[in-house]
Amino acid sequence: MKVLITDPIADAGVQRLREAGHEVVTDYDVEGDALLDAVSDVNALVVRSGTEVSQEVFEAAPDLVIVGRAGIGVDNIDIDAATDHGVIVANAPEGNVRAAAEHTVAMAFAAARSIPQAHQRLKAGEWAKGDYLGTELNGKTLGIVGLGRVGQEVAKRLDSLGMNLVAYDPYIGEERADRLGAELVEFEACLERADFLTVHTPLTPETAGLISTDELKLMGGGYVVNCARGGVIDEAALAAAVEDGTLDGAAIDVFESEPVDPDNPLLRVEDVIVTPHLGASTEAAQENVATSIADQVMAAFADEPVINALNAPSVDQSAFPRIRPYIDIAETAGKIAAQLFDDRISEVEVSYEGEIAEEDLDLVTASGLKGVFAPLEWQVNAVNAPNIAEERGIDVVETKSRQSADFQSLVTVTVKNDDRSLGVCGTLFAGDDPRIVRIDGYRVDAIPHGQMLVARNYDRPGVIGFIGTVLGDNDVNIAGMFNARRAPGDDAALTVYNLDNPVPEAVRNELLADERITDVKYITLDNGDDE
Ligand SMILES: NC(=O)C1=CN([C@@H]2O[C@H](COP(=O)(O)OP(=O)(O)OC[C@H]3O[C@@H](n4cnc5c(N)ncnc54)[C@H](O)[C@@H]3O)[C@@H](O)[C@H]2O)C=CC1
Ligand SMILES: O=C(O)C(=O)COP(=O)(O)O
Repeated sequence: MKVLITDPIADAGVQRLREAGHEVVTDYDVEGDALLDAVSDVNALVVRSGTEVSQEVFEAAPDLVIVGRAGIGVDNIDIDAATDHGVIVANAPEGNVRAAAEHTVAMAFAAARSIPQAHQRLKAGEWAKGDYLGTELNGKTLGIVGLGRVGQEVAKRLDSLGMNLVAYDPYIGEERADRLGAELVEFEACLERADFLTVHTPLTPETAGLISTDELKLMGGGYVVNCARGGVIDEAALAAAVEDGTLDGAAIDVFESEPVDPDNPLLRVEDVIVTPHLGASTEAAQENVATSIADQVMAAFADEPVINALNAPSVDQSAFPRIRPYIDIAETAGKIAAQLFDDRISEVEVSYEGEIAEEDLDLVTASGLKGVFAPLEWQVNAVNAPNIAEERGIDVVETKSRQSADFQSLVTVTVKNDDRSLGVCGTLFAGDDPRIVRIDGYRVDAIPHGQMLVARNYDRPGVIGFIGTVLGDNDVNIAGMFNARRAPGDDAALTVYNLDNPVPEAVRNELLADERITDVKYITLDNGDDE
């Protein structure tokens, strides 16, 4: 597989991919049309914050399986476009949290004691001791906007340095905040009470411009630290607030546009200190995120769960071996159901009976949908199948029952519309032997691989012999066959053939021409080019 890395990541991650035999190409300057060219044959793209992964990138990358973000923020990746194209987006949400928290603390101290300004003057030969009278963090109130992973680590560190903590985060429980010694307050109260304000939210439509002139006025002095994302705090408003004395200072690591424009107002205000997005830039953090992303890229290549996938059903890794066989069974059942149904589908129900019902089965359900849509869509997979269902107005229902009459575990994919429904059931026999055991209410025993012919016929003597002869005459070898009626005495029968060879259309027509045979469906299960 080919991996393109467009922002610098630690060698440990690159080596891990190379040692696994993948082709790894690094190009840190590529952008625009050159990026579109560069992704045309890649299977994975690894980025940090420096690459804009837009819809055009996904359109230009037909073989892309995963975009790995070696870090946390994914505001530079169009996740909706990724999902539409069936591409997994994964990040590394743990590896640089401490680095970001430490940088935040460092920036708060640096701003409070004017360290960069004093440093610069001393290096220029000026002993400006009398010009700097700093502020202690001890005893002051820290306002934290966004009490997630980084926010919490900042809270722990600055709590132990004697600060009082207030926090605003509408998505976090009071108990969690309590444990950190932080008082959860409303947004305005957080601003009003903060002597130091630090933001740790992602950049989203909701947080863009969250803090601007009016919000900064509520602080009435003090310092603002932003080591989260440029754009959460309005840059012009912040520069003006420090310049006109509304605030005492600010410390900024991240910018709305990076690399930052030399004309950015934040760069010209003396009491705004800046770093070029260095929050995650420690050796330990970079090694952590690079190896995490390399592992996830390889998991995606191997069709294994990608632990930090942001747009794919998540799976507990310890449960994966138990559900793995059912991923394929559900897909196959979905494929067979959709092709036999041959009609408009308005609902897909994926139901689980027996032991399997105890597991978290989002991925299996998505796989069942993938099977249903496989004959209809290009590049459909478990990532985009739920979206495709929604876009097409197809309801998806997942049901579970611990009881199973005949099998230890049974997965059924049923396709429906207002008039009728058709279900296909699969199970796993001892020794990891997958079987399709029911089709449209008929008990069968079919191997879910290769080529399959499903015939519906009137239950008359000689029909099976006739089908066998026609297939044989046309050099189609029957590997297995199962004939079923729903109940003894029924006139309608269904016959499933596992075949070693494809069945040409002319042969199918020959079978259909016999008045005892009412339907013939040929299904290929392995390579996706079903008819
Ligand atoms: N400067 C740097 O190099 C680094 C920057 N970051 C950035 O730090 C930020 C936080 O990262 P994590 O803590 O890992 O994310 P997280 O997802 O663990 O935490 C984010 C928190 O923000 C909260 N939140 C979301 N919308 C909010 C709103 N409107 N108001 C208040 N709170 C809101 C969420 O509930 C969550 O608790 C991200 O933007 C990330 O990109 C992370 C690492 C390094
Ligand atoms: O992980 C994050 O969200 C960061 O902001 C770090 O960004 P970077 O990997 O240094 O471009």
